[in-house]
Amino acid sequence: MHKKDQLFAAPIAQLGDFCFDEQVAEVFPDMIQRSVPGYSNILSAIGMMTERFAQPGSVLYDLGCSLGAATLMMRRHVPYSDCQIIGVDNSPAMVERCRNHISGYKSPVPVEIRQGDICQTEIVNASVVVLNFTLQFIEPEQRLALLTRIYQGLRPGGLLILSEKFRFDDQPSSDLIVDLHLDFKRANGYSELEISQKRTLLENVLRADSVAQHKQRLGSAGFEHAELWFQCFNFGSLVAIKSHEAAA
Ligand SMILES: C[S@@+](CC[C@H](N)C(=O)[O-])C[C@H]1O[C@@H](n2cnc3c(N)ncnc32)[C@H](O)[C@@H]1O
Ligand SMILES: O=C(O)C(=O)C[C@]1(C(=O)O)C=C[C@@H](O)C=C1
Repeated sequence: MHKKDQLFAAPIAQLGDFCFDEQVAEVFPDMIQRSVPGYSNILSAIGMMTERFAQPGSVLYDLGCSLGAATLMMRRHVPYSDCQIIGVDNSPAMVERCRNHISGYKSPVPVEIRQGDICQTEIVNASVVVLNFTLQFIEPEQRLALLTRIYQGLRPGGLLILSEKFRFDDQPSSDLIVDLHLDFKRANGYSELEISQKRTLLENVLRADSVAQHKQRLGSAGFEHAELWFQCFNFGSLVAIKSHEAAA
């Protein structure tokens, strides 16, 4: 059983910025499951896409790996034991727990969990790269450079899976979709206070883009193909493919 997220259940006097500290790491599996509609479906599909896109002798990256949910899914589904998986996160609390968690599962595929900034991580010889709800926490001015480095580090035929919270430009549609997400949180047992305190905490740190912005940026980064493959309310996931004809 995962520990229940009750971090924002009591009134907090000074609401600063949300961060991935020890307290968050401790309740993270429960928090993300109860906050992100479709999270489990997205993880399952990461496994399915790993099976199709992993190339022999290549590297699979999980950027912003938190506790390694996507890392473990990739490891379970990667069909070649000469592949390597690299997970990266800049939160020491997440990295420590992630390493412990992963060491509990046996597999011939080596996994390395690095503590570091994904904007500084070298991406080389990659066949699959996962950004599962991580790009939204990167400074907007740094996002294109990161995606460009991912494109350049992918082999031809390689895949990026980009899952994000989305923003919508059309106000009435946005109001409805955001409200449906709040209903999802309420149905998962979050109180109005928990919801509003977390929203304030995330205000300056989670800056969501629209689906159109994501597609445009992926194109600017070099990806020849990009499409939304999943959406539930204001959360979803895109695939971006580097063409087989692209230069290695
Ligand atoms: C919402 S969580 C990701 C969830 C995870 N990918 C999963 O599928 O369970 C975002 C993660 O990104 C990490 N992160 C944010 N900015 C980062 C950066 N610049 N470099 C590395 N990790 C970062 C946070 O520490 C956090 O663990
Ligand atoms: O928008 C919200 O309410 C969220 O809680 C989203 C979100 C995310 O998308 O990463 C924010 C922080 C936590 O990592 C879990 C979920």
